[in-house]
Amino acid sequence: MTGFFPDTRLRRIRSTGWSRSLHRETTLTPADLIWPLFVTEGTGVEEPIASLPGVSRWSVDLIAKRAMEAIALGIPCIALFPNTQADRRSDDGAEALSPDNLMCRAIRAIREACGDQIGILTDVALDPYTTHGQDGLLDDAGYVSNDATIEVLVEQSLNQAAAGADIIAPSDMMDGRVGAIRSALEAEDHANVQIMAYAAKYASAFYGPFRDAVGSGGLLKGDKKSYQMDPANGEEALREVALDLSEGADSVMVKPGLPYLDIVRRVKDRFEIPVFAYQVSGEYAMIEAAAAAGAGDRDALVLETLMSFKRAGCTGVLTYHAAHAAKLLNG
Ligand SMILES: NCC(=O)CCC(=O)O
Ligand SMILES: [Mg+2]
Repeated sequence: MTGFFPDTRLRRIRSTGWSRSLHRETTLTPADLIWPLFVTEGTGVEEPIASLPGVSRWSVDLIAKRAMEAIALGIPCIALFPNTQADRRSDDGAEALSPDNLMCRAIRAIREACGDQIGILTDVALDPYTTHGQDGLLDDAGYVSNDATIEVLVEQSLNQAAAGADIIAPSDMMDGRVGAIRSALEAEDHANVQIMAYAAKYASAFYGPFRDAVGSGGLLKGDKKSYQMDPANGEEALREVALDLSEGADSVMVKPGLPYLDIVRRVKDRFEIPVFAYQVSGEYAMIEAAAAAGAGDRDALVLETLMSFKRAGCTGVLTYHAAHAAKLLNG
């Protein structure tokens, strides 16, 4: 309990910089960040993404350089997303299972350049590989088939683990995929490969620029509401997390980030496990647009937003601002 004014003046501890430092409840460091990176074909290629100002797709050789940059900045983990060439996309997303796909080549190049100095998190879902832009296989009625999709996701996970992925991150929201992937990893000698489950991934309007980045935006027909969660639901997120943990998830993710910090807090309080949030592409674009319009100072907006994730209970944050934020934090 606090006392009463004037004996208690909360402004006393705010009155100087050193005192504010001393009383700060939450810290934000580069070690809290995971940097999502987009991979594309070619050599020496950097392709800026118009809807994500300041973010580019990189060819495999340059992705390894980004990973080295992350290490130098103190960022412990990167997340990879491929922009699969149009002629390698198909209805069944079979390119996801090729040991020489863009994702696997990027994993190997980073491993070769960086050894185990950085964690490589890989996205498991079919949307960067399908001609219809959905995360799984469609049945005859156009419904994303749960159990048939899981079989492919298991193979996709094993393919990434064999290439050297450290954290498998299923983003598809099929029921039961975490358990199936965990069993397969155990059986195939990948006992130390982690699973970060996109446990509470919402059917959000904030994913637009990401779909441009992986080239699925123009392909997607309809929406993803039959597998991603309804933004109105919180209790259901707790059930999703409970299931993924029971199936062997090492950590869970809430996505998007800022509009769902209440979910982060509820998950953290209920389960006391590592919780990550994904500050998604539309959130990034919103901050950039606000700063460009003069509505706020870019650096301050970035750091305040990321601190709020930590305060809400996040273990770490996936953010396209990771490198910039780390530079600011490193002074
Ligand atoms: N599976 C990864 C994503 O869907 C990312 C979404 C975004 O950044 O908008
Ligand atoms: Mg689930």
